[in-house]
Parts: sequence; structure tokens; C-alpha cells
Amino acid sequence: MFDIKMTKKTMHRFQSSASKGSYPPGPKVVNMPTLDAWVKYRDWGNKYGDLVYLPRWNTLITNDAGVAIDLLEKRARIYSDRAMSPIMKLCGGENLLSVECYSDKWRKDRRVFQQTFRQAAIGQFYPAQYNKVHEFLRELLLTPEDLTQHVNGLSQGLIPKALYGLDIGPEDALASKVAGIIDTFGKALLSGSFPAYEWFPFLIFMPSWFPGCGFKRIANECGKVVEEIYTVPFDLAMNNMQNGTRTSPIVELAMQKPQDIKEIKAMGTMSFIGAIDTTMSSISSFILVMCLHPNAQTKGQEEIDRVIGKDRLPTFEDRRHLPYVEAIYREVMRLHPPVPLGFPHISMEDDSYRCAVVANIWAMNRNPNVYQDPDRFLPERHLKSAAGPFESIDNIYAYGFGRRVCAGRYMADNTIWLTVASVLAAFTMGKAKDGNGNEIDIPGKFTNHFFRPVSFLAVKLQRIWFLLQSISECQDSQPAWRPIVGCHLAPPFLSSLRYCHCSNFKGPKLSSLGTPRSAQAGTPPCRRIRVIETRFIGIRSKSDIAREDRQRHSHNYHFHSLSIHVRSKRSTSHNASVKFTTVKSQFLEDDSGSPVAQTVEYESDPAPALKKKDKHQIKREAFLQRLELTQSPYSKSHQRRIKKKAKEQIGHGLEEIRTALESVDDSRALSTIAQDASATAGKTDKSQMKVDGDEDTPKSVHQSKVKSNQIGEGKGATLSNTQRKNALKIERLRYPLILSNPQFGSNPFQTIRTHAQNTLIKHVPT
Ligand code: HEM
Repeated sequence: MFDIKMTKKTMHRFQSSASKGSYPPGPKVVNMPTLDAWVKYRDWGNKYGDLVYLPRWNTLITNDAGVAIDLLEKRARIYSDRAMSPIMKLCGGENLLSVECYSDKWRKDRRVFQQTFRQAAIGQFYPAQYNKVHEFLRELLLTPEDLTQHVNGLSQGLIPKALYGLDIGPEDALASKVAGIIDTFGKALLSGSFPAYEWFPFLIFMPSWFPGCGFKRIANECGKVVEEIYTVPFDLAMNNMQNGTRTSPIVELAMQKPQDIKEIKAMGTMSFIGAIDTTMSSISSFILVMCLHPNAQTKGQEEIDRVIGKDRLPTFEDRRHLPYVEAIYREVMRLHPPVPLGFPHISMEDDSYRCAVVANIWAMNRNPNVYQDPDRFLPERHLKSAAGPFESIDNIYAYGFGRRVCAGRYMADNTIWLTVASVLAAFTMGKAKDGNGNEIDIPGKFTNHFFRPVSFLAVKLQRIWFLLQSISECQDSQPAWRPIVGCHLAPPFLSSLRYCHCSNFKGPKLSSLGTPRSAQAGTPPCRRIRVIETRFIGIRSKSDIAREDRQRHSHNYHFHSLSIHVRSKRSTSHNASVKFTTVKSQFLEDDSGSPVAQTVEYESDPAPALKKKDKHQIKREAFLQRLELTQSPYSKSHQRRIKKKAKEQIGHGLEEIRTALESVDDSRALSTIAQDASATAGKTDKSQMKVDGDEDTPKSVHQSKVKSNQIGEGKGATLSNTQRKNALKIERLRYPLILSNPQFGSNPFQTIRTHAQNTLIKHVPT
């Protein structure tokens, strides 16, 4: 009903304006607002109505979801283009789906993107998502003061891990370069960000040193980084596959569809860039909101405790059973959409206007006609809504509209939800306290372009701090930590914490990493110590540490946290009293990055471990097998065609005759093999093994004397499926005979060569 009304309303506005040859009203602004533009746009909306037109910029702004749906979804055929500005081109936008013009190229790119990131396919990313989110928890536990860095690590590392199978951290040059260019993209999308160019477009042709042309240098650098993302991670993933280290979804896709290689690489580039700021923004906003709304946080934690208990972290299977956690996630996305103005949609043909349409998602989600108390954080509103908290994620509007709706939304949705649920399960967040015990205010400011809290300096993870504090006390006063924390805390975890805060510890303390402000604030009241969950944060094994060390040795932060682990091994002052082997293994990963186990069983004795060399061998064999399976010479559709053709050729009724003939052939072949084998076994002379070989046989004779146990007739005549199966069957029978041949022991290669000469029909080019 609402939609129909809106359609009529919007149409009326458009038609009446068009017939008058006029536009909806709007301010005649010369300079576009670049700071908190979404707030300004809403103010204009309040003044001028649902549609605000800016003539100087030929841009239509809407603050109303109904109008946006009318235009961008119901008339998506018209409003789905993007403006590829010369600046965007310099930035490398031509290969980025999100800014590409609506064209055949876009359609192809989007198709490939959707095949990988569609709802039904995103299960393939679960292991990487668990892996990265749990890693985030571990890092947060060790150095909570580096919260922003850990959020960066998660958002920058997820796509490389999930799509390319690469471990890239925020310290990695490529990751930091990508993070650096996002702002440039944000600016290039927002009108008014490059005023010199917008006023004098001819500046695009001037060299970058020309006064006012600084934007060109920035855009060029951005373009170079995009080019790097296009090639570098893909090449690395390919190398990994070729040298047998690991395979990845993008490489497998490229092998299946070599004809789509450009689109596949573009998909990788787009997702790499598209995921970083949006993920970071959502998670930062969530943490900020939790610090500001402790009641909602407690309710979320209580729900998790009630529904899934305290002995494991949440998984995707739990999602449907956690309505309040879902409501928290949705409320965060409603109040703080990471892309508050979406990306402008451009009309492709004269509808009523030909202009850019900007959907102010931020204002839509705070529409007082839709949401009561729109600026308040109230997760309960989603529980009360008619559709319930689990309605389609498209209803949050945070992911945009119509044909250009976010193509990575299902994966993004999963990542953010998992982070929200896991953080709630493991930590309590709150404002830090200063030296006098007063809470430090959190600046509620958000950055421009992409929406995220400006600074987290004041935010501390109280729950962790409580935990550290109590462990520290426990270690000072009593040798046994168990009675005090009252739970089965994993010893490795304890040992790592001890280094942070135990006052009698003689090694490095957290102060060497920078003292957290909360450390100065004395012992906070211990309202909620849920140490029981922290064991699930796990700890890295020695080999993990060594591997990460190799990968990240250049980075200070990681160096610090790793050195803590390494030194803890040398210490004798706090030996672990109990072994919980599987706690440790829970967060270990195999070479493909999948967590080894998700449930925890406590065992004292580990299962007998394979040697590293054997493990490598097993993995390599499995990998090669997988590779063989995926390396079909034909595409799937081609295989289907061949199969269909073979069926047609055989024809109805002839099938039985053909099978009978083949079985005669088979039995003849088997007897020939046995004869061959017995003859060959009795002879030692190499030349005698060539008795059926092609080399001594004239070509013409060869062709007429094709033996029934020989395979193939050259490229000209391919085998049918059944023929191929039969040939393989025969080969399987031959195999032990070849191995038992006395020649094989002395010269295996020559024996195999001779066998091949005897059995494969030599292809004679005509
Ligand atoms: C919380 C996370 C995210 C949010 C809020 C978000 C939001 C958006 C928005 C608002 C748009 C513009 C839609 C429009 O024009 O109407 C968009 C486009 C897009 N997003 Fe996302 N995004 C997120 C994460 C991701 C991730 C992780 C990926 C990749 C894996 C991704 C890939 C894309 C692509 C490819 C487009 C362009 C679609 C097109 O123009 O055809 N996004 N996103």
C-alpha cells in the first residue's frame, strides 16, 4: 500500500515537473557540502520536500526510502547507470564494478561477481570468516589498546583470506595501500570534493604539477594501486596453487572458467577494495555503540548465554536463535550505515529528468515517520516490527537499491553478524577511566565519505581488563589460578596474560607495548567476569607463531605480541598445571585456512601426531587429486554436448549390439594382456619388448593392424565415455603386470615407455 502510494506520489512529482519543464525545488548551492553531507541533505529535504534538486550539479537527492524504491528499484531499467568521471577513470574505476557504467561489460562483471558472492555460494567463505573473526578476538584479548588496528586487520585480511587464500595483515604494504586509496574513492564519488576540477574540468588535461591539479597526482596513485590489486594477489594465489601450497576459490574459478579471467580478476579487485572500509566502519560503529549502550550489550550477552551457553563461541547455525543479537546488528546498520549516501545512480534515458539520483540512506533510516525516536539506539524496535528481526537484509537500506545493490551484501552481512555475536560472547566493552577514575568521554564523531567513528582512543575493553586484573591478582596472591577465576582457563592463554599484567613477573610487561589507560584507573568494579569464554579465544601454536613471525616480522605490533608468546615458553615461574590440548587446536587452521575444530573437547593426551613431512605429503596428494578432478579438458557445457552427441550417434536399439561388441573386445583384450605379460616376463632382452611397438612397424601397416587392446586413434577420433572407461579398466588390469615385469625393477621408465608404445596407437599426422 505504502509502495503504491509512493509510486503515485513520485510519479506525480516527476510528471508535473516534467510537463512544466521544471525540476523539484532545491537550493541553488554553488559548493556542495563535503562535511556531514548527509545531515545537510536531510535539512534540505525538510525544507524542500522528498525530492531536492540541485541545478548546478544536476543532482536529485531523496531522503525517503519509498521514493528511492520507486526510482531505483521499480524503474531500475532507467536509473542504474553510474557517472564515470575522468577522475574516476584516473583512479582505475573502469575495472571496478561499483563505479562502472551500466553496460554489457558491467553485466558480465556483475554476473561473475554474483556467482561467487550469491547467497547460496557464500558458505564457502565460512571457514575464512571464522578464522579471521576469531583471530580478531585473540588480538583484542592480547592488546586491547590496539583496537583500531585489530578492526583494520579483520577488515583488510578477510577477502584476501577468503578469496585468495592469502594471509594479509594491516602491516602488509598492499593492505595499507588499499586502505589509503579508499578515501580517494570516497571523494571521487562525492560531488564537491575536488572543487578546482569541478569548476574547471579542462584541468584534467593539465599536468599534475600545474596549480590546482594536485587531484591528478592523487588519482594517478590510486589508479596504480588498483592495478596492483588487480594483479598481485591473483598472481600470488596462482603461485601458491602451482607450487602446491594451497588452492583458493579465485584460482579454482579461474581454472574452471579461463575465458572469464578478466572478470574474475576484476571481481577480486572489487571485493578487496569494497570490503575494507565498509566492514571496518560497521564493526567500529558496533563497538562504539556497545560502549555507549551497556544495557543493550548486557541483553545481547544474556541471550547468548541462554541460547548457546558459555562453552563455545557463536556460529552461523545459531543466528536464527539469537533475535536480540540480530536486532543489535540491524540497529547498528540502521543508525550508522557505512555508506550513508550510497553511490549515485544515473538515469540512462529521459524519464522525467536526466540526472544523478542520490539516496540519502542515513536520513531514510532515521525517518521519524517510520521509526519512533529515530536517533535512539533501540534494538527492541526490530523485535517488535511485523516482519521480525530476520527480515531480508535489503530492508536495512544500508546495502543500497535496485540493480546496483551491493553485490557483496550476503558476505558482508555474515561477517558483521559473526563479529557482533562473537565480541558479545567474549568481551564486555565500556568507556575507559582516567587516572582519577572518571570515565573518558568517547567522541561521537564520524569520518566523512565512509562513515566510521573518528577515534577509539578512549574506548577500552572493560571485560578484558577485569579479566587481566583478576588474573594478575590471582597470580600475586596464590599460585593456583583456578579457584579464583573459577573456570578451566587454558594455560597458554594464562601464560600470555601473565606477561601483560602479573606484577611479580620479571619479563616484559604490557607497559612495553604502551600502558592502557585503564591500567592507571585502578581496579574497576568487577561486575561481569566471564573468563569462561575467553578460553575460546585460544592461542596460537608454536608453528602458528613461527609462521606468522615469518610473515609479519617487519611489523612492530605483531613482533611484540609474538615475542610475548615466545618468551613465555622460556619462563619457568608459572608452569601450566593442566593440559587442554584441544582448546589450543580449536583455532589452529589447516593449510586451506579452515579451522580444524569448532567444538571443544578436553583431553589430556593428544592423538599421536603425524610427522610434518607426512602431513605435507598427504596434503599434497589430496591437492593434486583435487586438481586432477577440476582439470577437465572440456568445459561443462562442452562435455554435455559431447555426451548428447554420443547418445544420438549410437541410436536407439544399437546400444545393446555396441555393448556386446565392446565386451567381446574387452575379453579379447584381457587375454592378450595376459599373453603379453607372460611372454614379456620370460624375456630379458629389451628389444624383445618392442615386439608390438610402432617404431619397427611401417605406418601403413600400423593403421591397418590396430590391435583391439590398443588405445586411441590420434586426435581425429576421440573416445566415447564408455570407450574411455573400458580403456581405463584395461589399464588398471595391466598396471600390476607392468610392475611385476622384471624389467621394471632395473629400468622402470623404459618399461613404462615400452608399455606405452605397445598400447597407445601412434598418431600419424595426415
Ligand atoms: C557492511 C558492509 C557493506 C556495505 C554497508 C555496503 C554497501 C554498499 C552500497 C550502499 C553500495 C551501493 C549500492 C547502490 O548503488 O545502490 C554498494 C555497492 C557494492 N558493494 Fe558493497 N557494501 C558492503 C560490503 C561489501 C563487500 C564485502 C563487498 C565485496 C565482497 C561489496 C561489494 C560491492 C559491489 C561490487 C558494489 C557495486 C554493485 C554495482 O554497482 O553493481 N560490498 N555496497
